[in-house]
Amino acid sequence: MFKDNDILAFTLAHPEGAEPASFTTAQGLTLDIWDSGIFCLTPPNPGRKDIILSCGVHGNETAPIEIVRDLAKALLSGQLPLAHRLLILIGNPPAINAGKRELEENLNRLFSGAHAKGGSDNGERRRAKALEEAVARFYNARPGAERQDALRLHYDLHTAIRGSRHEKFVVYPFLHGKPRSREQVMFLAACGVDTVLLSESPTTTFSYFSTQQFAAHGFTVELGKVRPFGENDMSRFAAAAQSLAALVSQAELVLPPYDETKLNLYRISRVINKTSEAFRFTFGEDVENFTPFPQGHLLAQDGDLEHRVALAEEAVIFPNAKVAIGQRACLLVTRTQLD
Ligand SMILES: O=C(O)CCC(=O)N[C@@H](CCC(=O)O)C(=O)O
Ligand SMILES: [Zn+2]
Repeated sequence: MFKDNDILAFTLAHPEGAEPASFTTAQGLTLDIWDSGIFCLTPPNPGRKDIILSCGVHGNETAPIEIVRDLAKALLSGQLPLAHRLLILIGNPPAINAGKRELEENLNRLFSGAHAKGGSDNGERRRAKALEEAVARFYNARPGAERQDALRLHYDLHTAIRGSRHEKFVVYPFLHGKPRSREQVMFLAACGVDTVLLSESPTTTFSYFSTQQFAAHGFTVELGKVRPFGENDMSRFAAAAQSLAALVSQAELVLPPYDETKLNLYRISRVINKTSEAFRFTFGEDVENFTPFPQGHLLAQDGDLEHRVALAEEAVIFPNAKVAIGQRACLLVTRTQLD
């Protein structure tokens, strides 16, 4: 295998193309390296879950990368058993090496084929295609009959640029009317996530791709705030790390019954896109995610276009005036219940 079972060090040493290779551990776990940062782990008798854990889709979101690295170390060293097939994806290795969110384009806006539309070819576009292919290869690897019974999961782990009134939250992609999974919400609660944003429209994010194309339970999981390597307080991620370890190592998890009183549920009421270089928010960089504003409040100015709160109250998520023109600059959310 490789030094210290460290998939991150290996990935960052081979950021753009690793030779496919296969190893088997003393415990009989097979590790297949499909490409740089793409690791498929298969136990001798896989359970019913096909689990994808992705991290580093944004290169400066380091805490999830460390969580996944440590989980892989525990599995490959035999310290933790693996009960299910597991695909680990370290999203954007060149951006991680550069300590940047992205090099040329936001990788998390290039899925569901967006990598092939408009724009010129670049590393992020090639990577989105490679990640899509890895997801398809992983989920389609089970034989037909078995495939129907498999439970497909994809947790795309991130950290947010701004502070947040709810530190840990998920974006639950649009399911086109299919019911949301209360069991999944309770698993996420075990990870320390008490806040769920229900998306109500298609997007080009990684979690929407797996949800839409492969009927996976997929989520963008925001675990805290962006910090450089070495500056994360890993105690803040302990519940998430432990719950993910339990998920991959136990045949079935015992979760508490669904309890909405312990959750903050929001629906995404509006997506604000940046249409010009004149785009400005009316509030400062210290305004946290989930800060609410009253009806009529002017949130942003985009040239002649004004963005005001339309509902009685809406809160801002991921406000970022520095995104490229045409990209999402902010989400607005409002309280809701699970449908
Ligand atoms: O803090 C921010 O501004 C961005 C944090 C982040 O990377 N969030 C994801 C959310 C993806 C989704 O909507 O499912 C992103 O913007 O890609
Ligand atoms: Zn991110």
